[in-house]
Amino acid sequence: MLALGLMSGTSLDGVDIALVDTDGETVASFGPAATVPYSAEQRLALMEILGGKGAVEQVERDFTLFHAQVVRDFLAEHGIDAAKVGVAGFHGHTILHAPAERRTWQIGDGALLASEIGIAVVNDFRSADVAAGGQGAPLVPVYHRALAARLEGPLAILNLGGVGNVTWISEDGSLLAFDTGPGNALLDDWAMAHTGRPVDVDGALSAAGRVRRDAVEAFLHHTYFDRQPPKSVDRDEFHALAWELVKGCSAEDGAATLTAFTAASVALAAYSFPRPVKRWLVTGGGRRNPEMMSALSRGLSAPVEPVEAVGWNGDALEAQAFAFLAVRSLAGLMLTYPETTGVSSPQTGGRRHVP
Ligand SMILES: Nc1ncnc2c1ncn2[C@@H]1O[C@H](COP(=O)(O)OP(=O)(O)OP(=O)(O)O)[C@@H](O)[C@H]1O
Ligand SMILES: CC(=O)N[C@H]1[C@@H]2OC[C@@H](O2)[C@@H](O)[C@@H]1O[C@H](C)C(=O)O
Repeated sequence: MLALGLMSGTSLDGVDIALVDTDGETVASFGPAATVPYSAEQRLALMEILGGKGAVEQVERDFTLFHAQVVRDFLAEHGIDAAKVGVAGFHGHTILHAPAERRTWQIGDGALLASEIGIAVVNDFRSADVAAGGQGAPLVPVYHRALAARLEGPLAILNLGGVGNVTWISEDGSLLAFDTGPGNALLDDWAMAHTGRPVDVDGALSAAGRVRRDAVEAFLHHTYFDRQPPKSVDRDEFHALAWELVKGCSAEDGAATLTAFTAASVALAAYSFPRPVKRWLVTGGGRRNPEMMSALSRGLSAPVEPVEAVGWNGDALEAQAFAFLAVRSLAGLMLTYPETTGVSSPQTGGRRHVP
């Protein structure tokens, strides 16, 4: 089936869209993919409702209509007939994630999107898992496993978006997945405050700074790092501690130290793996930051490469995953497992909306 995936990630950079041909078990082929960036106003509107506060309904409607436009433009640009697309997997945007309280909230009106684009939509991928006692995240591991089927394990696939998450895949395809800690969100917010741009582009700011090693050590005392995986976090979980630790740093030293926080938390994550990996494949925007990639390489004991090394597209991977998960949802296949979200038994998930 031809399936579209739509992802609005925690880094708040925009909507990722991708087309894949899949049966929900394997991927027959990858179609085109794109990222449509948010304007500063859209980013701000989303930031203002993080935590579930403020004008959620209005922002959700605008957000859904923006996704509809993204889909229409994408299909038009690539000459794809909507009637040929079987389903659109619509992640929405996480505005609250508190699995311990059995709450996770992704905004996005599935029924409205389906009627706007004339394609069946699957959304609300995380609720069933959280209701069953799981973390509701990460969800991409089943897609990682499908992609990695022919690669030699054990290997780790690390996604560095706003938050970091890793999928460990053994030689026989068994999984362990969890959020490692911060991805780029701390660095993005620091860069915004000090440079007016929400990204430390190519790690330039970090490259000019010095890492405060004492701060990195203190950062790793956050209680999240004591928890056994599977585990997941909300975007802003580490902000209070991080800001306390880099208080008084120059823009450059702060950026270098925040980059080191992410790399150190990934290195710590490797200690939770059942067996060491042969390689690390990095996806998500963090792989574009050379300072982040060098810090990872220094801290990890296996080679670190972007996923492009094995022919995948690290900008499209999450959107592709939600296309894949939507097809799995329609087919009644499992989306989450005890090893990926800590849920007590494998779970289906997603909610279907017909146009
Ligand atoms: N050239 C670059 N230099 C440095 N950082 C970059 C560059 N390009 C992208 N990034 C980082 O990647 C981030 C976007 O990554 P990505 O799109 O994978 O996140 P996301 O999907 O929104 O998040 P999540 O995976 O947590 O849901 C940006 O916010 C920025 O921090
Ligand atoms: C609750 C939530 O939206 N979590 C995101 C976030 O961004 C990265 C990491 O934290 C991951 O757990 C998840 O996204 C990916 C797509 C996932 O579920 O696999």
